[in-house]
Amino acid sequence: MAPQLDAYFKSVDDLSSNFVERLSQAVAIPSISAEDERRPDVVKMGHFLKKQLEDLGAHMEARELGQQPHKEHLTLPPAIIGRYPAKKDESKRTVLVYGHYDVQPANLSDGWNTEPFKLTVDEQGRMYGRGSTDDKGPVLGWVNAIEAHQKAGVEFPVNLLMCFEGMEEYGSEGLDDFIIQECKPGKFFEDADVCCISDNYWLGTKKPCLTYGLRGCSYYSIEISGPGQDLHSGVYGGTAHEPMTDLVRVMASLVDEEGNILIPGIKELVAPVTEEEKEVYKNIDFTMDNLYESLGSKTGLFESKERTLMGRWRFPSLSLHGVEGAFSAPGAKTVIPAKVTGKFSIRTVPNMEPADVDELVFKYVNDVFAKLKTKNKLNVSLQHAGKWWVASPNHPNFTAAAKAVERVWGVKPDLTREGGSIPVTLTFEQATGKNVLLLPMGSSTDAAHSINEKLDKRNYIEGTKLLGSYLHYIAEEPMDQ
Ligand SMILES: NCC(=O)N[C@@H](Cc1c[nH]cn1)C(=O)O
Ligand SMILES: [Zn+2]
Ligand SMILES: [Zn+2]
Repeated sequence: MAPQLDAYFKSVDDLSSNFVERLSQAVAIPSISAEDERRPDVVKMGHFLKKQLEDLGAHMEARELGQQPHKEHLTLPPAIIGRYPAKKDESKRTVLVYGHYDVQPANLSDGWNTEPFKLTVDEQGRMYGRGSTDDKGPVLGWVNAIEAHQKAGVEFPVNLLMCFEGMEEYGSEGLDDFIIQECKPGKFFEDADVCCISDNYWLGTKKPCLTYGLRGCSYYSIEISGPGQDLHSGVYGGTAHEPMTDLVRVMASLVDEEGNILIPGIKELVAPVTEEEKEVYKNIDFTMDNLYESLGSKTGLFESKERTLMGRWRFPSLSLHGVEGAFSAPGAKTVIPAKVTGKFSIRTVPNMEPADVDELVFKYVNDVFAKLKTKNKLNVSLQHAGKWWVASPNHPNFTAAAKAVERVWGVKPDLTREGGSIPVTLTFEQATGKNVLLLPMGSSTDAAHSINEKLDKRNYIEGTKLLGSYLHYIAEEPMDQ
């Protein structure tokens, strides 16, 4: 395998400026799944990806997923699925890869130093742009790997099945049923031997990792309304129950300043931490400085790395995200908003069942609201939920990936869990019955979901080598599981 990989690596290096250009074209399409008016751009991005792969000879299909639940006027962006080589080679293993081509919202006015939808590369090779690390860079890594094999004249080692979606940042609407259907006998994904997802990050900036766990995410809205329209606070302040005042109290009652979730019963749903498990956190290559570097400040909740890692991977957390309908522009408008909707989410961990979490949340929010004795109206609802996932890293899928990491980066990877959520991971595991590996490309300082999101050029290029060499190692790894 060594000479083939050397030729492949040289090809990746030779094509590196084409790969940056490919990422630049992708970042220029503002495929924001959460903004209704950007839906045509999400669809455009899906077709861009399809065309890139068709140009390399892959068989590609854009599968419609129907209308968006709760927003039936919107058509969901298609699942872009494909197979490379176009005709299955029965003598080779089949690897199913997943990624997403939608991105989080971004505006220059949010505080970006550069235009978010223009890939801007600085002198250190940091490539800034929305979606660069989450998840356009990793998705294009698979495309690049195909191209580099072709240009190097190196035989592609596996059958690659691809599934790319355009709604991941909005709860993967419509995808679960699609995956379940397509994993059935005779369908597109039926013959997957293993699955691989590149959509998370290293713990720090130096050491690669392989990831075997994710937290789930249950996302809620609290709508409070009262007056028939927005009001003048000079005329009506002191005369009416104000929705914003009620909402602030309800939201403040959800979590304390130490990160403790204040909803009774939530803690009891969490699997107890074992003594054996505590050892795992000690051996992870992670420091508090890694945290401070990625936070951009020293505002961590805990002093120790072990407790910090557990806070991210092992325990639930509750975050307050924003308030729709509240006055948020600069200036000093003296308005009483008539209807406000607070948004928060709970990252869930084993053994929290989403339905149990919902029940506790709804009861608590209703109880807190009742105690306010306000005449306003409350409506608390779940926007979307995805379950946590924890798998065994003792599988040939992980062994092959570890060999690829050592070959490309010259170090053994850490085995990590992740605080974020990729709900379809569990769906792929259950629907295929196969092992799922998370193989990250970007690092802890990439600022996914934040301002100034970036992917280091080194991670993109070496990451492309990693994805390609993982396919070579998985092709050869003994596997009877
Ligand atoms: N790179 C994975 C990621 O960012 N996932 C999102 C998924 C999500 C959950 N609810 C809305 N989006 C995450 O926030 O973890
Ligand atoms: Zn992502
Ligand atoms: Zn994301």
